[in-house]
Amino acid sequence: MKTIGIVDTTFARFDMGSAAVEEIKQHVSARMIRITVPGIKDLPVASKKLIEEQGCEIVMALGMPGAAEKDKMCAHEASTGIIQAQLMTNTHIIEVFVHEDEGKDEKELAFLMENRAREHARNVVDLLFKPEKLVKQAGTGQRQGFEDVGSLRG
Ligand SMILES: Cc1nc2c(=O)[nH]c(=O)nc-2n(C[C@H](O)[C@H](O)[C@H](O)CO)c1C
Repeated sequence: MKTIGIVDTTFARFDMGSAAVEEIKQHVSARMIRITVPGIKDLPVASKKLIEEQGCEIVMALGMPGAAEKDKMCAHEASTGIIQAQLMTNTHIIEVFVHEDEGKDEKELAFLMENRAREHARNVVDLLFKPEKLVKQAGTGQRQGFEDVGSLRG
């Protein structure tokens, strides 16, 4: 059985980890290992440990950068760490960030956090179990959370 790692944060204002776990369960039977860390800068090492110590074949790293300038800096640092962890382990870590200022109000933010977590969970399922499905979607302007923007070829 394949193993998927899920790491999320207490800083986020929506339980993105649960949404991802629920979505994956609807599509495949996989072992899931879930960890929650305080914030996004803690995601890289938690993801790396899930891969190296718990045998996860792919990891979802979910978090919410805040709206302040220092949070955006934090998000950039966290992203860089996640990329580094992917290269060190040769394993996908799908970063699922929703910036707090992406939603025009709290309702839209919650909608976005749930939908992006769920849509990326489906990407994770496809990457691990049916990568050919993603090849079929190449260049189709997929977006996670809000509406897809579509292909330039119509
Ligand atoms: C400034 C800051 N901003 C965020 C943020 O926007 N989102 C988030 O999830 N976490 C933030 N943190 C916390 C750090 O990511 C980390 O949890 C602490 O520095 C402890 O390692 C910090 C310190």
